[in-house]
Amino acid sequence: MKGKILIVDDDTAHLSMLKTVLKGWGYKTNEADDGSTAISVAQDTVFDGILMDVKMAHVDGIEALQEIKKINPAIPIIIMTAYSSVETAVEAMKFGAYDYLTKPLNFDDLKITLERSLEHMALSRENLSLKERLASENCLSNMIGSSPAMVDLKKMIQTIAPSEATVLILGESGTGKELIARALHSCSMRKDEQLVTVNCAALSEGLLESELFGHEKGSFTGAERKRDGRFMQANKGSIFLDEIGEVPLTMQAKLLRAIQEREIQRVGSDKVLHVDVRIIAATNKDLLNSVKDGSFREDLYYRLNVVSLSVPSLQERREDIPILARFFLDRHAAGNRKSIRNFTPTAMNCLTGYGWPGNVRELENAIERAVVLCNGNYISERELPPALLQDMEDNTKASRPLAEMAGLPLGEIEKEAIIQTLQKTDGNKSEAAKLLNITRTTLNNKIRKYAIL
Ligand SMILES: Nc1ncnc2c1ncn2[C@@H]1O[C@H](COP(=O)(O)OP(=O)(O)OP(=O)(O)O)[C@@H](O)[C@H]1O
Repeated sequence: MKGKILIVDDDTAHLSMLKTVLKGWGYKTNEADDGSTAISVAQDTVFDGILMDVKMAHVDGIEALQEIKKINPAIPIIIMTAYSSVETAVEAMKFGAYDYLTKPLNFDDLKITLERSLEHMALSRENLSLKERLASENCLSNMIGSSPAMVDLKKMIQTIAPSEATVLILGESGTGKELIARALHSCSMRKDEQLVTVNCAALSEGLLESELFGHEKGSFTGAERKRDGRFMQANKGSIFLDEIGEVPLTMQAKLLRAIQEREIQRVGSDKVLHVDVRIIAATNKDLLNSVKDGSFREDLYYRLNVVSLSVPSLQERREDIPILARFFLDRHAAGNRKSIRNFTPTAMNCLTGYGWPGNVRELENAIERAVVLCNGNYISERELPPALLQDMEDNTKASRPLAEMAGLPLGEIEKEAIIQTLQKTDGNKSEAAKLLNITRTTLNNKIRKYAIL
């Protein structure tokens, strides 16, 4: 099927002739014998194009064209007009007709014009979807990472951002949770409104309530005038509740009401205010554990956890270290007006070999420092924080040379890797598991299997 065309003509013989011709060319058709029928059919059915007579008894073609364009501005409408009334055709073009054909119709012209109009429509659609894709890619453009975990995360952000769902972002400190909250907001329908951020850990219990919900004048010492809270400031936009796991229990009930009912009350006021906000929260805590030990309300946890996004630690996506490093090098070199080209291979080895317990934030800080210290064209290991260099030296010292390992059974190599990693972490299994990119349970199983320790 080439496309679905609505034919509008009050001359029934002409209408049925056009229907036969178009069907013969592979089009699907619907018919209307006056302008008002055409408008109501176009309201209910999606067409790829419309072929419309101008002179009709009730609502004429020009009027119908204007109404249909209001319903679907992109639809190509081809006007059919008598040779004697070309001015009408010009008028139709002014109102957005795609083209006009004079009657009696020349079928070759009709065929070509129809095909061209449909191609035009397909191109506009493609253009629109490209624009939409570009816009959503743009809002993710400062989120660097091409590891499978980051690719999945970005896809998930694109999928859930346009919804109104509450999102809970989970991940270690410095993994980019705030960056993700920003991407969620800027890929959403609310992007033109504000994204208001609240760091729930930074405020005392008393201050947090007034910060979130606002206060009335005189409601507490120091409240000299009435003030809107962050929820009200975020009205129509989004609110990002960072470190949600730190909200004290007494505040959690009020927060639950705000999230569940979108209702808030200023401190010192009985008036219930309604807010329209998208909620994004983040934590580096294991909230389920907090639920179990009674420090976090279960109902609030489930309200927040409508969609959750787990952000991998940098250790879990080591392959992203070189591009992140390059990205931060460019950013900070530009900021410091330096023309540093790259890292020396040893410096890059240091970067990729380090554990980055502080995740992307630690990496960015290390590179910013190196940029400031660097006087040449390349950042060397000397400009990197001493911990990285120490780490590399320890590794080199402790390591059994690769040549010695060649030819050993894989199990032996694995055992050696575990022993060396445990030495490096002073026997700390959680840290060793992280470095080895396995879970603590898997590490324990392997320790038992190889009778290590
Ligand atoms: N994928 C990434 N691409 C580029 N920059 C990143 C990425 N992830 C994190 N960053 C940068 O690292 C720094 C820390 O990120 P962010 O503040 O979002 O982390 P966080 O998880 O919210 O940390 P915390 O839990 O401590 O609040 C920021 O400067 C951020 O721009």
